[in-house]
Amino acid sequence: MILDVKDLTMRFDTKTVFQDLNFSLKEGSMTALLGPNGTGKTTLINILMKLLVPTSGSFKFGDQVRLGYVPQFRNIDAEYPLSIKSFIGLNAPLIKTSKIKAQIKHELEETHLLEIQNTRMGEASGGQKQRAYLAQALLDHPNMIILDEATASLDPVAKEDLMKLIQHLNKEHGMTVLFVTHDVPLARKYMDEYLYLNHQTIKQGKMSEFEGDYE
Ligand SMILES: Nc1ncnc2c1ncn2[C@@H]1O[C@H](COP(=O)(O)OP(=O)(O)OP(=O)(O)O)[C@@H](O)[C@H]1O
Repeated sequence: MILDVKDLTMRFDTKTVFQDLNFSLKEGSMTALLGPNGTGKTTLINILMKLLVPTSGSFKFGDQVRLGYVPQFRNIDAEYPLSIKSFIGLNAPLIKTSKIKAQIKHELEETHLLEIQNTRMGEASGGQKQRAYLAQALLDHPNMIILDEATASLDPVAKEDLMKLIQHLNKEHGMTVLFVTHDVPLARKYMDEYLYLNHQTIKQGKMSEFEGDYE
C-alpha cells in the first residue's frame, strides 16, 4: 500500500466534515476522488499534504513515497512575464546547473511544452498552463501525484491531452495517481478506482462499477 488512512475525522468548530474515513491506495493505482461540492475533498487532500491537522485518526504513506501536488491552474494575469520554461524552473534551485537545465528540458518534453517553452505563461492556453503546473511537480521526481480539479476549467481537447499525459505517467512510470474531479465520465474513461466522499463517509470501488453521476 502507498497510503493507508485510518479512522480519519475532521471537524471545524461544530461542523463535522467527515468521520472515521478508512481506505488505502495501492501503489500504481489510478483513483478518482469524487463527491458533491462541499463534502470535504479539498479538506482531505490538505490533510494528506500536511497543510491541515485532522481532528482524529491517522494516515501513513509508504516509506518510499515521493508526493507531488498539482493544483488547478490559477488565473495567471495576461501580463505575467515569465516564460513557461522559467515558470517550471521556479520549482528548481535558483542556480541552474547543467543537470537542472537537463531536468527542466526533460519535463518540458514529458509535458509536450518544449516547442513553446519561450511562450509567456500569461499567453499560454489553459491546457498549457495546467501542463506547466504538472511539469513543476514532476521536477521533484514524485512517484505519487495528487491533482486537485486539474481539468475543471479546460476545454474538451485540453482535458483529454492532460488525462493522456497522466495515463502515460501511470503506465510508463508506475506513478500512483489521486485525481480530484467532478467529471464522472472523464474519471470513468481514465481512472481505475474511485473514492466517493459524501454524507461524512467514504466509499471505495472500481470506477467501472461506480453508479450514477450524483449531480
Ligand atoms: N478552514 C475552514 N473553516 C471552517 N470550515 C471549513 C474550512 N475549510 C473548509 N470548511 C468547510 O468544510 C466543508 C468541506 O469543504 P471542502 O472545500 O473540503 O469541500 P470540497 O468537497 O473540496 O468542495 P468542492 O467540490 O466545492 O471543491 C465545507 O462545508 C466548508 O465550508
